[in-house]
Amino acid sequence: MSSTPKSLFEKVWERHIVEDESADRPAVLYIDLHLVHEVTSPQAFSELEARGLKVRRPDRTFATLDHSIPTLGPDAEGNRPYFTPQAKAQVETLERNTAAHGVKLFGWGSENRGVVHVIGPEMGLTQPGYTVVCGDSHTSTHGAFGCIAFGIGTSEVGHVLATQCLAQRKPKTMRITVNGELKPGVSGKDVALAIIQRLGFGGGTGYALEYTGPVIEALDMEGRMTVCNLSIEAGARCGMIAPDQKTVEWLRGRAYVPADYDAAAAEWLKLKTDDGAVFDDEIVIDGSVIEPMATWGTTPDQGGAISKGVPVASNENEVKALNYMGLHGGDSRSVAKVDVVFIGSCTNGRLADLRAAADILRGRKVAEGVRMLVVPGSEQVRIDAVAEGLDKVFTDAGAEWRLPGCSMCIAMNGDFVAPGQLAVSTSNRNFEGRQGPGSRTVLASPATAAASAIAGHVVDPRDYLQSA
Ligand SMILES: CC(C)[C@H](C(=O)O)[C@@H](O)C(=O)O
Ligand code: SF4
Repeated sequence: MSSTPKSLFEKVWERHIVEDESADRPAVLYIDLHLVHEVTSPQAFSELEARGLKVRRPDRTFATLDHSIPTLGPDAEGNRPYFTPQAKAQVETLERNTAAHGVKLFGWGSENRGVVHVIGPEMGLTQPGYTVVCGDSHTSTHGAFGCIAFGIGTSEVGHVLATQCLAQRKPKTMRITVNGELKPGVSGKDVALAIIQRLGFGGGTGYALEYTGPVIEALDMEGRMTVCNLSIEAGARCGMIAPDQKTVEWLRGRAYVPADYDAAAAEWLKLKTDDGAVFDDEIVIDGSVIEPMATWGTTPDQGGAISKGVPVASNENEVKALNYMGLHGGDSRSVAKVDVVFIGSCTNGRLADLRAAADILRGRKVAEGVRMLVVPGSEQVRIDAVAEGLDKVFTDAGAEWRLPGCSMCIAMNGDFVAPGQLAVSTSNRNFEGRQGPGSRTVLASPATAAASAIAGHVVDPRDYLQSA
């Protein structure tokens, strides 16, 4: 008696159904982990209070401060340099709401504060087979651990706070297989940008993605998180990767993992797509031809290999994007001057990312006129980086070393790119004005960002590799 082969997504989905989907009603899903930050939670808590409801599972709800917080420390009187009164109010509101509802907040003073998608995995809150939600689109990051993880809106944050459940229609499934072996100097970020370029902006809409194949298996957990993080930039709700021995070893010993770790791990390792499982769509990519990538436009799919230069626009959208970016089709990527380099975010703000950047910067200087900001994704990343002396590598090179937060990825906290300036950023969004009004963003890997900081223009990092 053989049962129908199932995908990883279907297996995790089915385990969490509280009520089945029908023609006129979405499924009701149980949520294992609800992560909360200061920007998308205030109205949800107000709604809860207006209805006299409690947080259903405070033990499954964890909060942090990341988006609106300054990355510069407090002054002599202990005052934090909030960018706006609203930013300060958001922080204070979350402090109040979490205290009132018995929700754990990794706030100021916590050694675990950081960007929400960095700290979940780091503390082992994120575990294989979980459903993970957060009022934040890059929740897809947690899919790297074999979770169904996706962003929700503020009203849904309220639903989950009140019920620990969420009404959801089952998405279609797409398998993305990345075959072959990556060339030296090519990272998870380059793979992600290559996948998005292939899918196109919105090409993943309505799908849950599963990434698989030898290239994905060979990536470290940080690289896998980077790939899953960018799923949303192709329009997909979530992206996931089957847990393997690397996942198990990465999570071992982390604060919130089950006490009987080996028993849990044995269950996690069973979570994989069965042979013969059917997907609504399949894409196969040759990983061995992927080169260091950089975007040239104003959506994350408008990118390409750095060595290929700026493409000639083939439609109105591309003409508009190149104009905004101040780039010209046919030019080498080295023509445009870089003003700012940002290393950080939930895409590339982990220790492995900082190491990759530091390996290139060690003993070198950031080019004259370039401002470089390095922002660890979490307190733990910051502490580990300092212990390894990475902060010193950055500051010796002339970069600024800051406290953890979303920082220049979203520019709502005082860290931003000035109008008209061009930034090479390790984050995930390059929309017009994303890093500040009039700012222009080139998305790339930490190695590319670091090499570009030294060169003063976008370069292929392979020319800058040095053995540490
Ligand atoms: C502020 C938040 C709602 C937003 C998101 O959902 O992604 C932010 O994290 C972003 O990256 O744009
Ligand atoms: S680092 Fe950027 S992408 Fe990630 S959660 Fe913060 S603002 Fe969003």
